[in-house]
Amino acid sequence: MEAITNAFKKVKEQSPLVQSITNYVVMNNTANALLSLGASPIMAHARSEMEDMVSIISALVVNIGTLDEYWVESMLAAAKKAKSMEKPFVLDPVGAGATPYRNQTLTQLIQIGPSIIRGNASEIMSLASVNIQSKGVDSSNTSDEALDAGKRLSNETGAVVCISGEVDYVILRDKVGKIKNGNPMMAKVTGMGCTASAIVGAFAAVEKDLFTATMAAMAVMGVAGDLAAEKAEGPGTLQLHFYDALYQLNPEQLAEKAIVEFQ
Ligand SMILES: Nc1ncnc2c1ncn2[C@@H]1O[C@H](COP(=O)(O)OP(=O)(O)OP(=O)(O)O)[C@@H](O)[C@H]1O
Ligand SMILES: Cc1ncsc1CCO
Ligand SMILES: [Mg+2]
Repeated sequence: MEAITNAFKKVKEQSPLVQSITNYVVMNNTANALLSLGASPIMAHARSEMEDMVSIISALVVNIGTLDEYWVESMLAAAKKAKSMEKPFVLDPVGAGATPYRNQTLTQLIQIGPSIIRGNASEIMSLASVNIQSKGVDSSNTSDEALDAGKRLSNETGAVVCISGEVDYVILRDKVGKIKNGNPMMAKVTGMGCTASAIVGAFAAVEKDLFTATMAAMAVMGVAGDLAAEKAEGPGTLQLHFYDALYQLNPEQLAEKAIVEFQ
């Protein structure tokens, strides 16, 4: 828990610049969440500026939610540059398994070597080649069902794998952490998962131990979700209260409220 709160303090102190190549649906939510956390967002996807942009950021988050051929070129270029500069590269495999184009793109991105992969259970199962019935961007599986797939994916890629859902799992090879915070209403706000991936990027920017960084990011997400749900009347106000909770959260409150276990 001390490692988690230390990582949280470092995000606040350093305010890392996080680049997201993300989808049209969530750009605004994601940028606001990073600001509320105390990090600094930049959304950028022009092919001509990818190498220059990656040179000045502290972490890259690639989210394939509304991918197209032009964007994919930029995603691949940015990911390669981040790897060459040893900067954290977080992959959010939105809609993995929904179409062959998404799967081909994800294969290319995974070959470059993401540092962290954060997805919902169905997405992680699809990446680990479990034959699932994909329902687009929403999960049709539980995190528990995806745990073995997550371990396999981490072993195959060397990446930290995070499976989000009712329970969040963070996996690095055989090491498994579990976060039990959060509220079911979070799945009724579009892009909460994309926000989680961006926050993972902010933590990876300041914390070299990427397992700890991912645990801390998901604990912050979950605790902010819990606090927001206490005040919300539905998904609309949940989203607003979520930003406020992120903004107001302090390390002591995080330590008190986070429900973290190791398997
Ligand atoms: N039933 C639940 N109980 C508690 N927390 C939840 C629940 N469902 C989702 N969450 C939390 O919501 C956040 C987003 O996770 P989710 O698995 O819904 O992502 P996602 O499916 O990728 O979302 P999106 O594609 O809309 O961005 C995580 O922090 C997760 O812990
Ligand atoms: C709804 C939706 N469609 C493509 S990306 C996205 C945001 C949640 O993943
Ligand atoms: Mg998602």
